[in-house]
Amino acid sequence: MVFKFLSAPFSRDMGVDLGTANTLVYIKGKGILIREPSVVALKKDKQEVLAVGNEAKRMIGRTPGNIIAVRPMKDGVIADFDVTESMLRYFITKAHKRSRMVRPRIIICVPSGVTEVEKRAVIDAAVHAGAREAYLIEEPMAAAIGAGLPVHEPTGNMIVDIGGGTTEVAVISLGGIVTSRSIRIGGDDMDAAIVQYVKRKYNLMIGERTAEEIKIDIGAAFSDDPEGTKEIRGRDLVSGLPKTIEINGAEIQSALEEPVINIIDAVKMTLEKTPPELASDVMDRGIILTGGGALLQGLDKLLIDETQMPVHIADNPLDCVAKGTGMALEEIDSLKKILITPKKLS
Ligand SMILES: Nc1ncnc2c1ncn2[C@@H]1O[C@H](COP(=O)(O)OP(=O)(O)OP(=O)(O)O)[C@@H](O)[C@H]1O
Repeated sequence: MVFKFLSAPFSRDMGVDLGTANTLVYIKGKGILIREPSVVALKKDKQEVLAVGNEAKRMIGRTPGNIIAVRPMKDGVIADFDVTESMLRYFITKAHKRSRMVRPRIIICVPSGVTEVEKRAVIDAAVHAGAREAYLIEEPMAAAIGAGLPVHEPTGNMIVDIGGGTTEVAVISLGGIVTSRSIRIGGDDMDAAIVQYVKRKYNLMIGERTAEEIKIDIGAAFSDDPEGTKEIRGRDLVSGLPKTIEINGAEIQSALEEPVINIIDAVKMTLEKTPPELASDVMDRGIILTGGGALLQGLDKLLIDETQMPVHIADNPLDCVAKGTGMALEEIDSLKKILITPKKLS
């Protein structure tokens, strides 16, 4: 008689950049297979998930009364546990071609400033969503690995990862974070600053998607001659009716001043705390920018001016964290020192 052993279908280990704005999934041996907004559309009463990712993002600000579009991550951490779990389950299933029987090992990145409770919440969400084992990696470390920095060498590497909800600044040497600063300010705060500016100056209410488009199209952190104008549509707060106005680059530059200054200050404070030998390495090698916020026009030039250090934007800055998480995944056994395991959490 021949016995057949039933086993779960082949599960590939996954690295997940569970971001405030976007979630990227790296599958071992294949690379980044999923890049979707961290958005979930739900039925308001039944809490039934209707759509996740790209499809759900299209619904933001456009849902009828009984549907809500939620961003379950805020400031780099879980704001809504159940919705994050549903979102992770969707991405795990999607990455495994919709097979629900998979139980992969997962590495997820978290901002370096999060609490033990917040770290535990991410591990729990991954396990509830179907992970066999879940590990965490600190976001600046993943960003540095993904940007190709020699993190294991005895030399100072400075990374500034500007995401949607957080900005992580870290100096890394010999496989560890020597000094770091994590602030809960990122691209979302830039969008919010634009919403506020347009409301104050023009009495016009615009949505966060419109604000993000303005930032990407004509926003700048620094420019001697900000150019570009953009027509935007919103709701006139006086008449209550839709209205179109034209806005220019100089206005958006001034609207973005506060979040941009906060980011620059975080970099300066980290440099001040950096041991001199490592600071001198950073001076030689430059500060490396990753994350979507690195693409804000003129931010690199402003940082050069303010720190007097060379500054470089990494290749594909939006992918660095996911790529670094994936590279850690390929060497999961040798990198256990860098990874945060459930046992390491108190
Ligand atoms: N060209 C651009 N100019 C300015 N900002 C941009 C540009 N492209 C993307 N962004 C911004 O980058 C942010 C998303 O970056 P990223 O995907 O690295 O963040 P995240 O990983 O989701 O967030 P976090 O790391 O905070 O959890 C968004 O705020 C987006 O508006």
